[in-house]
Amino acid sequence: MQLKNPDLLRHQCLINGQWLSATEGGVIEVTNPANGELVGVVPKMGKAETAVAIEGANVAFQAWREYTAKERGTLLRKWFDLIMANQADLALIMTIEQGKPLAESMGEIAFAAAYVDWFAEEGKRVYGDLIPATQRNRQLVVMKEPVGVCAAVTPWNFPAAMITRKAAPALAAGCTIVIKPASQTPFSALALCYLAEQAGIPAGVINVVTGDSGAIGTELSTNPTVRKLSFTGSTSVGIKLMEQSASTVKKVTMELGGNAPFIVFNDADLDAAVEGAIVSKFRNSGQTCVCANRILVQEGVYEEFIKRFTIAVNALKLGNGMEPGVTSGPVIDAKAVKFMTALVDDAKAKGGKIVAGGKVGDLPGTFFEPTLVAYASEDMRVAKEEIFGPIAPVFAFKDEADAIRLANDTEYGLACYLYTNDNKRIWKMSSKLEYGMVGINVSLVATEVAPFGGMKASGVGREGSKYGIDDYLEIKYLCIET
Ligand SMILES: NC(=O)C1=CN([C@@H]2O[C@H](COP(=O)(O)OP(=O)(O)OC[C@H]3O[C@@H](n4cnc5c(N)ncnc54)[C@H](O)[C@@H]3O)[C@@H](O)[C@H]2O)C=CC1
Ligand SMILES: O=C(O)[C@H](O)CS(=O)(=O)O
Repeated sequence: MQLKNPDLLRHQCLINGQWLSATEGGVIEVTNPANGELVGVVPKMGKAETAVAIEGANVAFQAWREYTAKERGTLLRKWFDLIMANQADLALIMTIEQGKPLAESMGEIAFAAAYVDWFAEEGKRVYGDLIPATQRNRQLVVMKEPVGVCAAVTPWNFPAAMITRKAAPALAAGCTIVIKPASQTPFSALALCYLAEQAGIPAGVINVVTGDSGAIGTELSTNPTVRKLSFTGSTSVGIKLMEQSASTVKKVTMELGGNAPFIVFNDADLDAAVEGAIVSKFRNSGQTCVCANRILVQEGVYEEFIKRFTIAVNALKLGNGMEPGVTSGPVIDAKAVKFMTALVDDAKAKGGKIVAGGKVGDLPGTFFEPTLVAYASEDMRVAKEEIFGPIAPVFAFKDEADAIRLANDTEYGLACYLYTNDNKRIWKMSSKLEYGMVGINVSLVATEVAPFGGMKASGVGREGSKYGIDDYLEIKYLCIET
C-alpha cells in the first residue's frame, strides 16, 4: 500500500495515549475482499485491554470535561483539517480493507470529516435553561453535562463515517470514548485515531481496541464506568448489546438493520426514479442500512421501469475498487456471496425473473454481480430479509393503500424513498410510512446536519444534526433558594 503518509497505517491500538499490542500477543489478519490478499494484522485484544482503556478514558474524562466547548471545538477542527489533508491516503486504506470503489471511499472520508466539523461547532451550542419558578425565592436552573466515558461498536460498511458520527459528538460534549471497530476494517479506525492524536486531542480521550468482538463488547456493555454505548450494525447484535447494557442502565444509541422500500408511482419522473434506484441500491455494492431493499413500482409503469432499470444495472462495472471506472466492488466476504446466491435461488424458485446479473462474479475476490429480480413477490426472502448486497427485487403495486401496506410490512423502520410529483400524495404517504427517514424524489438522505436513525427493529436514537449531541449529555436541574 503506497501511502504519502505511511504513519497512517497502524498495527497497534491506541490506549491511554500509547500504541499497544495485545497483552498475549495475538493478532487478527485483515484481507482485501477484492483479491483475498493480506492487508496486515492488528492486535487481538480482549476484556483485559478493554478494561484498561475504559479506566484510562475515565481518568482523561476528568480533565477533558473541564475544557471549554470552544477549546474542544478548536481541537476537533484541527482533527477535521488533518482528516481532509490525508483524505487520499485514508480513502486508499478504506478501499483496500473494505472494497468499495476509491471514489466512494473519498466520499466517505469527506462525509466522516463533516461530522467532526459539524460537532466542533455544535458543542458550543449546548445551552441550558432558566425556568420561571412557581414559588417565591427560588431560582430553577437546567444545566447540561457530559455523560462521561462512552463506548462505540462500529461496522465494516462505513469504516470511517460510523466512527466520527459517534466520536465527534461525544468529544464535543466533553465525553471520552473507547471504540471497537469491525475486525474486517480496523485500519481506517486506527488511522483516524492517529490523526486525532496528531491534532492534539489529549491521551485517553479517544481510544481504539481491536480484537475479540464478544469479549470487548461484553466489557464495554457491562463495565459500570461506561455510561453510554453507541452501536451500528445488525439488529441481532444490537439487541444483545442493549440487553448487556441494561445491567448498568447505560444510555444507548442503536443504528441497526433496514429494509427500505423504494416506491415509484405512475406519475414519477421515471429517469429520475431509475437513477435514484441505482444510487440507493448499489452504493457500496448494496451494503448500507439505508439501501433500497424492495423496489415497489405502480402497475402502470412497471414494464417501462424494468426496461430502463435493466439497462442501468447492466451498465454497472464490477471489479476491484482501485480500478478506474469500477462502480461496484466486492461484497465483504464469502458468507455474503453465499447469502446472495441463496436469495437469488429462492427468488427464481418462487417465480422471479433474473433480468440482469444473478451470478457470483468471475473475479478473484468475493464478488456478486449487480442483480435485478423482476416480478418479485411477497413470499420471497428478498421481501422480508435485509439483503445487504447488490440484489434489486422489483415488486408491483396497485394504488396508494397497496403501497403503504407493502412498504410497512416489515419489522424495520429506518429509511424509505418515494418517487411521485403529486404534492398531496407526498404529505399523505409521508405521514403513513413507518420510517425515521423519507427521501422524496431523493435517493441519498444522509447528511451531518440532519437526524439519522429509525424506529422498530432499526434501532433507537439519532446521529448527526443538533439532535445528535443530546445522548452524550445529562440534564441536571438546580433548585436554588434565593
Ligand atoms: N445498520 C447498519 O449500518 C449495518 C447493518 N449490518 C447488518 O448486520 C449484518 C451482519 O453484518 P456484520 O458486520 O456481521 O454486523 P455485526 O452486527 O455482526 O457487526 C457489527 C459490529 O459489531 C461487532 N460485534 C459482533 N458481534 C458482537 C458482540 N457479540 N458484541 C459486541 N460486538 C459485536 C462486530 O465486530 C462489528 O464491529 C449485515 O448483513 C447487515 O444486515 C451490518 C453493518 C452495518
Ligand atoms: O450504516 C450505514 O449503512 C450508513 O449509516 C449509511 S449512510 O449514513 O452512509 O447513508
